[in-house]
Amino acid sequence: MSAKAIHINVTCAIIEQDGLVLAAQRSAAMSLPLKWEFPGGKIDPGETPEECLRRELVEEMGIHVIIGKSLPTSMHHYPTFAVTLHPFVCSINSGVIVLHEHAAIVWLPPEKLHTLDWAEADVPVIGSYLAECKAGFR
Ligand SMILES: Nc1nc2c([nH]c(=O)n2[C@H]2C[C@H](O)[C@@H](COP(=O)(O)OP(=O)(O)OP(=O)(O)O)O2)c(=O)[nH]1
Repeated sequence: MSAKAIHINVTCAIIEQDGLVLAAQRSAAMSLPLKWEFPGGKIDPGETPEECLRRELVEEMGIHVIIGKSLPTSMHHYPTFAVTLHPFVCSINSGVIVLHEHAAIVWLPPEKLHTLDWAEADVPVIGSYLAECKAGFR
């Protein structure tokens, strides 16, 4: 199988709090170094996207989340792999954020999310989220 054939399914959380949204910066040691993303990770075999998201947020940040609405998936081909993102709007149920993997986090109003240097697969996710905000569902 060539590297280009690798296709991963990844969950990600659009975490809302007090009208702001959490963005996380990948570390210099991770793939897509220093790009901004929504926290989450690869779905393990036998895991539902929601189970994956709960596990990843505990592992990466030490928080337990309430998972809300799912947004449309986003597929993107990077040079060496393809990813399908499964986004969910979430809120924090318990825990205090401690970064175990990311370089930084920032809380931004939805309309400022585009100011960061996002992983490319996230750009349509931000678009879907903003459309939903504008439609007044959030
Ligand atoms: N978590 C996350 N990953 C994203 C987003 N956008 C995007 O292109 N990706 C890419 C980056 C990574 O190549 C991949 C997720 O892999 P990862 O390495 O973060 O996942 P993981 O925590 O399960 O990894 P690992 O335990 O196997 O190291 O998806 C996003 O919004 N969130």
